[in-house]
Amino acid sequence: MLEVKKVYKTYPKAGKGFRKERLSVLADVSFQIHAGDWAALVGESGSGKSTLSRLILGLEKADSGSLLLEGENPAAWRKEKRGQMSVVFQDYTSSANPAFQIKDIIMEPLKAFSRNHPIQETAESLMEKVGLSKELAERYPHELSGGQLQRVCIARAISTKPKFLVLDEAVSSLDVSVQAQILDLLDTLKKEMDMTCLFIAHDLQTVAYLCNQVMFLNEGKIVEQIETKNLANVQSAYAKRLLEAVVRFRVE
Ligand SMILES: Nc1ncnc2c1ncn2[C@@H]1O[C@H](COP(=O)(O)OP(=O)(O)OP(=O)(O)O)[C@@H](O)[C@H]1O
Repeated sequence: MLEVKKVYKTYPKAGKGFRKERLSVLADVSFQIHAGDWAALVGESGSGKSTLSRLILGLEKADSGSLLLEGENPAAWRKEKRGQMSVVFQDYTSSANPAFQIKDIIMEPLKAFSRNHPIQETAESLMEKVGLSKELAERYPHELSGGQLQRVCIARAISTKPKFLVLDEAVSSLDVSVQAQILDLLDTLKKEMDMTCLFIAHDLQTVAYLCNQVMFLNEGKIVEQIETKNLANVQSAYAKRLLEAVVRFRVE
């Protein structure tokens, strides 16, 4: 489904000067995600996760290397297969237009793509799918809790029945108990819908629950890629450190 090969990405370093230096953010990043996989990309803040997700979403270009979605560059793939890729971001507040009612936020992508696809789903059926009461349909974003609003963003993301879903720190800013509820919802959707997913997070614990493989990104490099069932056998010092943090947390 997704093949990332030898990707490098730099940004100009801040500051003045004639010969501006560049900051290396991704260096020689390669991995594959197969159709049906739920793959986790785990790394600390600043490791390059969001940069990589922008490249995968086709919002930015790599300096070198290739990113292919079903053999095509991501921007072309998205254009051709409108609605087949969806993303849920960490910041649910700015992801939802404050002037729109919840039902309109959820239906935004379907309306945008309705020239090609007749609309069969309704806001209410999507709300039901993500565990939201239909009484919230005519409310505005500021009238919902963080967990409810992230459910709205998930309903919007799945409305077009995407083939490829990117969850970019999608539960990171929620309370732990709400995180657990959203992970349960994603688990249900995973079983019901035929989707490939890239779940980006800084926290191994949240993604390991849902994903069948984990990639560890450290300082712009994938230091290890392993099936979740083999997590106990990670080899790299970085992955061991993240894993130990989870194990310690469970024991304490
Ligand atoms: N547009 C940009 N211009 C310059 N530098 C950038 C740009 N985007 C990201 N960076 C830098 O690239 C590095 C990686 O940032 P990125 O946001 O990809 O990391 P991250 O792993 O997603 O971190 P976080 O979890 O904190 O969001 C950081 O040092 C950041 O300052």
